[in-house]
Amino acid sequence: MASSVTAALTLIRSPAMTTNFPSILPISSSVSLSTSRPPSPFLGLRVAGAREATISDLGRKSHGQGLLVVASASSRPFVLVAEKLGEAGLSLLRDFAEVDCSYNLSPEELRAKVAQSDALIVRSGTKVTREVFQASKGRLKVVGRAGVGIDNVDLQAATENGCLVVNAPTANTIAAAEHGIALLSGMARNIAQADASMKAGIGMPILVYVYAFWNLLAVNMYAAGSKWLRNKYVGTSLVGKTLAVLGFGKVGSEVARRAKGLGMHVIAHDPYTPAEKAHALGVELVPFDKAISVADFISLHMPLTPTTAKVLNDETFAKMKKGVRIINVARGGVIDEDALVRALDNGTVAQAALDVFTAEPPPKDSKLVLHENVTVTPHLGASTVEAQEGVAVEVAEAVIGALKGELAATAVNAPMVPSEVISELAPYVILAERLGRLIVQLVAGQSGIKGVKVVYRSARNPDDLDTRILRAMITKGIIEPISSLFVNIVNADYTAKQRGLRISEERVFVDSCTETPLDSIQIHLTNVGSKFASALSDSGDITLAGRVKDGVPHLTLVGSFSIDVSLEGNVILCRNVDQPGNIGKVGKILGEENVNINFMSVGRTAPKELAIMAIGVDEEPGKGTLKKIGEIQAIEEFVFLKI
Ligand SMILES: NC(=O)c1ccc[n+]([C@@H]2O[C@H](COP(=O)([O-])OP(=O)(O)OC[C@H]3O[C@@H](n4cnc5c(N)ncnc54)[C@H](O)[C@@H]3O)[C@@H](O)[C@H]2O)c1
Ligand SMILES: O=C(O)[C@H](O)COP(=O)(O)O
Repeated sequence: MASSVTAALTLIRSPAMTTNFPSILPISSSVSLSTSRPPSPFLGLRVAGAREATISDLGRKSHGQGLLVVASASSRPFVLVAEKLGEAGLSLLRDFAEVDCSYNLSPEELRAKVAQSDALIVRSGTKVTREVFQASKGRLKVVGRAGVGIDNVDLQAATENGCLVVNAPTANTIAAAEHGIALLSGMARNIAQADASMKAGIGMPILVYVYAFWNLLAVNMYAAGSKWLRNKYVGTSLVGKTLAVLGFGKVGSEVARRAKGLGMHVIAHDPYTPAEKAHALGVELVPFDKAISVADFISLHMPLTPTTAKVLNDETFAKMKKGVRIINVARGGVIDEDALVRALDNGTVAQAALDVFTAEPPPKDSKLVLHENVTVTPHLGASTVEAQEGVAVEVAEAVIGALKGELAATAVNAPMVPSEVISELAPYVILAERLGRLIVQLVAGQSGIKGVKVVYRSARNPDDLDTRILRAMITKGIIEPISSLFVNIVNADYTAKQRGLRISEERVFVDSCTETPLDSIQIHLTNVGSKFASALSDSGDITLAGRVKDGVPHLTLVGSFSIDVSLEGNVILCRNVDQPGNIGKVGKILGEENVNINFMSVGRTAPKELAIMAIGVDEEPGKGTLKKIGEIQAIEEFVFLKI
């Protein structure tokens, strides 16, 4: 259903802004947000008559200051395309701007060119570093990534330099899924190895030469090459085999759909996706350990996050069926590559087919790449003609839109918030995102996240409290840590809907001070399991609440336990028997690893009964340190949560 809202926007001039290209926006403009065309990369956010705006920093993946700019009628902007881009996208760009396609630039050449460019378009092969933004001296207004991952763009530097970053998150999904299936089938039938052996045995140049002039000898050489290895390359069938898809998002679900068509039994692990989405495709969602231990094939489709980094490692390979086969078209970092080599050498893993690597390109002497049971491709998942045309159009539209002053739904570092609203809500906006980030890390089990209920406690009249920004930030906090998506104010509701996340809001009047907009925000994840059972409230929901104290967000409720810990760093939650000495023991373990405690709070049911200890820490404790905390006798469960 179409919806439209209007809000006032106060625009601030950024020091990074140059005046050679767009001119300056008026201080107050009318912004209208229409969601009537959801699949479009632009959801219709336009700044009427606008010339320049500052985008506020609203969270971790949105790194702060960014600019909205508008092309002046007289000058055509300059767009540098640094990696090959589909013709359809180039054509759109050329209609609007001067386009310079310069590929394989050295870092120095790139730095020289961006100083003359209003926009830069790249794929994953160009490192857009802080030095690049600095070299542009504020001229660069938008970086377009023709694809999903923005690992190669320094987002923090982009934001600090007032540069918007947009990507193309959907157009290469099918290509990646097809590549996954190609690798799976090719690996099962040893296509790459067999092909290489035939060519190596014959010696192609000789064959061509001799074949042309001496046909009979060529045939003899062919046989004598003895690389007609019909016995060596006996494959394995796919039908009836179990494929475990790890990460049931856009690509993973398309891989599952195709594997079902090949007659495979498909299971999946994804703690955050609604179970119904998997069931609709006839796929069962299972716990991680089950997925990896029963699978004949494991295909990886999760984003690279702190939780998924090296998720396949010595420990997890040891749990797999002997002879399992691994496919990775996600990100190299989700596999511990040294551990994979060991698992291949000891036969735990029969074969692997990899499109992505921890370092790209991988070192020339990489044992993994050279392993005879490994098939590799140079990050080709998105490389089909169709996908490249698709991402080219998607990114070109977003870049042109940004240069015109529109905010793309695919903006990666730019949730835009009216500044008079943000000035009052700023700490609550941070609280909302942090509560979202914390609560999603508590999820476990197979049901996935479906319902999110947000309760705002406020003394204000409901008309005086616009919760759209808070809702968007909660959505951002929940979705970004677990997906390849970036959420901004424009796409938040749409993104939540796409992921099957239903967000309901409730306002509760509290008789407190109307000076502050909110007394507290409480978030419930309904019908979902938790890896920290104490986070489940009496209603069975994972529940967290927080409030702002002296401008600083605090976590004040976990499940049914009242606590109070400032949300300025990471948090360790422990449930323990309430007895003397626990705080000291945990503090000592953290101190030994030089992890600084910035806040500590205990919430308990009754003296000497169960308690929750919440510890705010500045650094991230190592695995060994967390293990030692878990081994303290009085501690019944604990969890480490990253802000
Ligand atoms: N090789 C290529 O050329 C290519 C092309 C496109 C995408 N990709 C990569 O593929 C990956 C998936 O992309 P997508 O578009 O499907 O992303 P997506 O965000 O749509 O899906 C990712 C899924 O992983 C799930 N997930 C998150 N943490 C998890 C965990 N710990 N365990 C299990 N599941 C978890 C999420 O809930 C989500 O459903 C990304 O890393 C992306 O960069 C690679
Ligand atoms: O993140 C992506 O979109 C894929 O990994 C593809 O990257 P590429 O555009 O460099 O092929």
